[in-house]
Amino acid sequence: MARLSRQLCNNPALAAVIINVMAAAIASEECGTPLALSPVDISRTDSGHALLAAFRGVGAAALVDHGVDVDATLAAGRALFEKTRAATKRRLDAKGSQRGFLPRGAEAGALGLREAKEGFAFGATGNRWPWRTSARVVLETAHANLTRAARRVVALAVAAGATRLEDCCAGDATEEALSRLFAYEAYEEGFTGSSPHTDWGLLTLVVADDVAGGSLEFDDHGVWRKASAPKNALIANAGDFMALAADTASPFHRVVLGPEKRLSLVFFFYPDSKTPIPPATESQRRTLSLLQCQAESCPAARPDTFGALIASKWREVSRS
Ligand SMILES: O=C(O)CCC(=O)C(=O)O
Ligand SMILES: [Fe+2]
Repeated sequence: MARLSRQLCNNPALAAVIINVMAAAIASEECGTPLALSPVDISRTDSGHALLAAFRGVGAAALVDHGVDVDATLAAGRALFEKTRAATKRRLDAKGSQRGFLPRGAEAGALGLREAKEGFAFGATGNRWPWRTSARVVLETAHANLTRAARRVVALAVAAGATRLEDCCAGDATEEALSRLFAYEAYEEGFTGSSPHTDWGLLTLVVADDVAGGSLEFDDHGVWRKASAPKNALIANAGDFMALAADTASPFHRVVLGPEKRLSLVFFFYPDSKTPIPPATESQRRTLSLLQCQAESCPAARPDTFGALIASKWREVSRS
């Protein structure tokens, strides 16, 4: 260090270059400090206010005591991708539906970005499991427990004052809830993990092997910061519908590719499909992915119920 200081003293031009490079790096989006999400224990009946505060602040929280077996779920997810043969994955291709395998490159949230991951989508019914997989029971149990956790979060938010969510989910919300497993590849030039976006639904719960600080990043006023949560927590994002119905944020986020492969199970909880899209402010119209066109062009008239709108959103992000 002393030797370096002496060299820099003798070479002020070099010192100036180093200072400028460091200032640029600090100002650049790569240098944000991690964003520690507030831990919220959803087994407590008084946690609604903390949840709503987190959703109205950064738009996300770290759920603890949530009833999901994180390690077993991730191990089953890994086994599903590793033990299923390529031919079986092709046979069970989701082909634009939300049941089955999503091949690498099948979708991208932003035009011009390529996402290096494969996926598998499933829900409460209509699933297309590769026969003979023992991962199935573990994953179906995870989906049921995630549905329970999401309903608990909504009930806590309603009790804390988000009363417009009261009637969101008494119809087909449980059947519409969607789990998507993602196997992200390690970093490769020219690819990303998940394009920057906001989530369309009411609530997203992320189970991942790196929630303590990894590849999921939130946009904090123009700076990308790695989300961090206690190990085994679920990362809960308020989605666009929650932003519209309960005045929360809906965080702009992305997944970058890291030095290691990554596995996540991303659970989407939606309102009942017949729920009308609530009115949006000008700023929500500009920022929420649900209200943006994510394809080269979209019809001017957009569906006005949630189920019909996201059916058209899936077509917008399909790239195959
Ligand atoms: O894999 C993840 O951690 C999150 C992916 C994501 O943001 C999404 O699928 O909406
Ligand atoms: Fe997302």
